[in-house]
Amino acid sequence: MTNAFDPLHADRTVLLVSLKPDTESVDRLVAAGWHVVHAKTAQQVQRTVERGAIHVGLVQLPLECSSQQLAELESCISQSDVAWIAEVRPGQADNPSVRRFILDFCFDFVTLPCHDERLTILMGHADGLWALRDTASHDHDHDHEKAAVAKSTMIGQCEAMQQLNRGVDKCARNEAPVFIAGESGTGKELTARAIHDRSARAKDAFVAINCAAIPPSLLQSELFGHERGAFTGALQRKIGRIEAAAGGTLFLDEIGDMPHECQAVLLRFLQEGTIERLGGTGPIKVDVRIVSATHVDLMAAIDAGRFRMDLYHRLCVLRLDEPPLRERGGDIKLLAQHALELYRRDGARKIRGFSSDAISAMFNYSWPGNVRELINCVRRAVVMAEGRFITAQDLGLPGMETKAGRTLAEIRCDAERAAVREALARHAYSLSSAAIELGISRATLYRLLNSSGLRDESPSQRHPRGVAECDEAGSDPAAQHRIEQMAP
Ligand SMILES: Nc1ncnc2c1ncn2[C@@H]1O[C@H](COP(=O)(O)OP(=O)(O)OP(=O)(O)O)[C@@H](O)[C@H]1O
Repeated sequence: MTNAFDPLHADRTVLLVSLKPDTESVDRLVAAGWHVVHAKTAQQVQRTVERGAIHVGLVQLPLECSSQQLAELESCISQSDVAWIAEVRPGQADNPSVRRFILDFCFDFVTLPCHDERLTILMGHADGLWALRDTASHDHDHDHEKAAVAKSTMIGQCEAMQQLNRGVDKCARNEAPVFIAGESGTGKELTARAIHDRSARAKDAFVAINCAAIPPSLLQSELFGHERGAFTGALQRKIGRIEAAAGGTLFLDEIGDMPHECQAVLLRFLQEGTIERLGGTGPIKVDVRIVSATHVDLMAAIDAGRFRMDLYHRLCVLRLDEPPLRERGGDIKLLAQHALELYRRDGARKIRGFSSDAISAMFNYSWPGNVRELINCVRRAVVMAEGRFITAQDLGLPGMETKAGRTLAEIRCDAERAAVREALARHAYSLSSAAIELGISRATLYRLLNSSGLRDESPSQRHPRGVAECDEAGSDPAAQHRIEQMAP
């Protein structure tokens, strides 16, 4: 046993997070060859993890585990890339907050008393898996390939997405033009690609053009191409997008924004199956399948005279509707996990998932920008997150502060912290008087100060009078020999 952390021990070091270490478990780990390092605060955990490659941790939940203590333990362990094993008392896992803590932040858990080898086997298992994960994360080439495939995968299991998927299969077996309606960012282009990929045309080109992104004066030549000298600046022949998609699929995105004169030429192509390049001398037959989409209400555009009814009927032989993200239920979580897989590597830390407050914040948000907004939001959170789990705060969704997303434990913890802070200020930082006013013992107030971080937070002149180092592990000198104590 040493009193200083030794990185050479890192392979068999377990980081013990506990307010009062349970010496039996420590003895068992030491006997099995583990080096045990003890930490009580988030800062101590952070420092220890940064000083050596610690892979596994044991977090011991106190007998009467208050929500405040749970929140403190949560902030300790959520900041590190360590596989945590929770040690709980019988019946403790029946408490929903404890269950959530284990599910969100821990690799596994053991229930005391743990007389057999379960704990050490679990430690070895967690350590082994950590090493596997680490090796896997170096496998860049394969991952890049997988990421490219993943980007074109349509994720979704809700009823509306299953229906859409069946619709894609039907459209893929047919040659008729398909019109895809849906709000911006719902995945219309992805659906158009899926139709192409599942069709007999898959081996030929899929060409997409955004009709709203090209100036009206250029759209016609972009679609149909032009001959050399067709207009000033046409220095050479240009093949249009329709010809470029020959044998394959042409995806006309934002068709609702197509200028009127272009609509007429497109209609002719749909009727006759031929195009004429600008400045060209005759029609050219082109075999291309048309899929179009728009986020605008085409019926309203037709009523307003902005879109031709006859063109609409030509384009909309088959129709698919993309459901907005807010109506996809559990798919929100699936898509968030998919986005995390895509951008996991962008973060400084290895993110393991989403905390439960992040999940409920995502379910409570209306996602006006749909899947695109969700993907960007997760991507940003991966970069900004400081812990191993993306929290609601990392997501930064509008309106989150006032809506659900904070657990009851967090709300209680904040209320307790505020009450303690105010009582101390009223009593000139006299612990005894503040404890009397709050109706708690001095010892409980000590504990609250430690667990709420108020002791670390106060500038020196505000330090409560009489606050001493509350090193509960110190009450067992034998334990001090077996466990390395982190300096506060
Ligand atoms: N079901 C899905 N599974 C996985 N990714 C999806 C899904 N739907 C959309 N995406 C992703 O969301 C982003 C936006 O999708 P896409 O461009 O297809 O939407 P859109 O409806 O065509 O948008 P716009 O109306 O702005 O043109 C893309 O990155 C796409 O890969």
